[in-house]
Amino acid sequence: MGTVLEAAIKDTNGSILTKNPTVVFVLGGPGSGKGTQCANLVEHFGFTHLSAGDLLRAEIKSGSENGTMIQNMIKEGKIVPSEVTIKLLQRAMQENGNDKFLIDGFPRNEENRAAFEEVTGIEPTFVLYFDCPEEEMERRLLSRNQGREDDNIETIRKRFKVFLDSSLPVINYYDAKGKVRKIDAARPVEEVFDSVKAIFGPKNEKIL
Ligand SMILES: Nc1ncnc2c1ncn2[C@@H]1O[C@H](COP(=O)(O)OP(=O)(O)OP(=O)(O)O)[C@@H](O)[C@H]1O
Ligand SMILES: O=c1ccn([C@@H]2O[C@H](COP(=O)(O)O)[C@@H](O)[C@H]2O)c(=O)[nH]1
Ligand SMILES: [Mg+2]
Repeated sequence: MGTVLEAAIKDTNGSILTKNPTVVFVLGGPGSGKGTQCANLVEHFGFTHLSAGDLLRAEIKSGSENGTMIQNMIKEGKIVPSEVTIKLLQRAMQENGNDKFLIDGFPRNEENRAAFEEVTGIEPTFVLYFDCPEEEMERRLLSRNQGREDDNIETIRKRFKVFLDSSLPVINYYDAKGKVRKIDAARPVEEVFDSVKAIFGPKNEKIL
């Protein structure tokens, strides 16, 4: 029989910091509103928001040895190797101390998903999926104005393709396990958040 992995956040020596943390994966296409809605959830429900993309961008700025590789992958809309992203997520969880995390924009492919589960033993409580048409996501990304190197039409088209080819299968995997909570993300921010609140609200206190 295989070993059953304990779901836990561990320090670098392998000692357990937090057993069975609550983890919600927040997925959806580029520009579907993941970061916007996570900021609302942090305020209302006390989660810690970890955006994998933000962690990777911070790693570039830090001058890390992986910085140039990450920057090139992001410019091309490609998915950074799992071990790099997982290390950043683990470090952020270790340093934070909370036991409730929104992991935004990860896992992005099947290999990300399997590697995270294997390394941490953590399975998401559920997956919040922001469903939005490409035309609306494209409009939002082109007017985001945050100086992101990947918010140009050429890279945006590549990101859409990677989402369809590699990330949607992850959502389908969790859907088959009954874990996906799908939200119509094409509506105004407040309306989207009303639907999000209905998922995270009092009725769901037990699972959160
Ligand atoms: N419901 C909405 N209606 C209109 N604009 C929105 C909505 N939600 C977010 N936006 C805007 O769209 C842009 C993208 O939103 P956000 O950064 O939250 O998306 P994201 O899913 O995190 O994108 P990425 O995957 O590129 O990080 C932002 O400028 C944000 O203000
Ligand atoms: O798990 C991840 C998350 C992100 N990336 C790379 O970063 C960019 C931007 O991600 P956002 O979620 O839109 O901030 C993405 O296109 C990938 O290149 C990644 O490789 N792995
Ligand atoms: Mg984002």
